[in-house]
Formats: sequence, structure tokens, C-alpha cells
Amino acid sequence: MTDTVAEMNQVMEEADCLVNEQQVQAAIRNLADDITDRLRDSNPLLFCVMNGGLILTGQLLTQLKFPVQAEYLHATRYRQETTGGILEWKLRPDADMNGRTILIVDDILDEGTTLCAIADYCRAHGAKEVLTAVLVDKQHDRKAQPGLKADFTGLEVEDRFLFGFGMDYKGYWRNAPGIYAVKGL
Ligand SMILES: O=P(O)(O)OC[C@H]1O[C@H](OP(=O)(O)OP(=O)(O)O)[C@H](O)[C@@H]1O
Ligand SMILES: Nc1nc2[nH]cnc2c(=O)[nH]1
Repeated sequence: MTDTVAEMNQVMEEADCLVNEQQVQAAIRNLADDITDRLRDSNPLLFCVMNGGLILTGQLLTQLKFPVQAEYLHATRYRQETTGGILEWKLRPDADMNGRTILIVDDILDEGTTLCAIADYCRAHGAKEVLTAVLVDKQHDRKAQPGLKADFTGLEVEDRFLFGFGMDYKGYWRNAPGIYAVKGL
């Protein structure tokens, strides 16, 4: 076993499970129902925010009960760190957003800088309406705008450094099927 794999196994052993797999699945079903109710007649263009949004988007898409056009984009500001920096666009969307309803799907709204920047980008490129969906909203008072919320939120989780269900710790454990907090963080 490499040192990294041993370290990551230890991170999981010592982590606190904040939301288990069944609770995550129930939250995704609720998100899918709410999004279907709101957007079934809007012909939305969905953007998965890579990398963290990958797992939620995949599972959510199969539960949306209307035809969806799905694309992706990549913006990142945490890289391998546990605090966020300047937002870097790794891949800007090239789909035509003019006059469209956009649904941005990501794993977490933490400070909200990432989602706000992506929503601004979509509006600047002609989107008629921009909605946001996240699995997790982290509870604290450091939001980019006071009271900032996604339009669709799966779960509210305490202010710890999280991994699992798309969220990584040093690039690992996005695959964990629940939501975990790193010991001491
Ligand atoms: O609300 P914020 O404080 O802006 O943080 C949320 C963002 O942070 C994570 O992405 P990250 O920068 O780690 O990129 P990644 O998804 O590629 O790992 C996460 O996937 C969100 O996109
Ligand atoms: N993995 C991970 N990424 C984040 N991006 C913003 N907050 C978090 C977090 O708690 N965990």
C-alpha cells in the first residue's frame, strides 16, 4: 500500500459521518422532485460544475422527469486546499445560453463565491434565468452575500471540512457514498 492510500484510509477511519448514504439518497430524491416541479416546462440547460458536481449531477439527472439538456463546466478555487482562493476557470461553457433557463448543479455551497461567479457568467452570456442546485449548504456566516442560498438545497451541514459525494480531501474520497467531516477540521 502506498503512503497516500494508507493516509487516506486513516482519514476515513477517523472521520465523522455527518450524513449517511440513505439520508443522501433521500435528499437527492427531494431535490429531483422540487426541480421537476419547478422546471419541467422550462426546457432548462443544466451545467454540472466539475469536479465536485459530477456525482450529484449523475444521480439527479436520472430522477428528473422531463427532457434535460446537460453540459458541464469547470471552475475551481480550493484545489488541494481546505480554504478557498481565487476562482480559476478551467473550462468555460460554450453552449448557447441566450434566452435560456440555466440550472447550475454543484456538490456544495460553502461561501458561495463559486456559484455566484458562474451565475454571473451565465447572465452575462444571455441567460434569461439562472437557478442553482446543491447537495450541501454549509452553515456559517461567511457567505459571499449575506443570506445567500441556492434555489434548491439538499442538506444543511455543519461548518467542518467535508468530503464524500463529490467533495474531495486532497483529491481523494469524492467516491465516499455519504458526507464526512475530516477529523479536527
Ligand atoms: O462556495 P464556495 O466556497 O465557492 O465553494 C464551493 C466550491 O468548492 C468546491 O470546488 P473546488 O474549488 O474544490 O473544485 P473541485 O470541485 O474541482 O474540487 C465545490 O465543488 C464547489 O464548486
Ligand atoms: N471537499 C470540499 N470542498 C469544499 N469546497 C468548499 N467547501 C468544501 C468542503 O467542505 N469540502
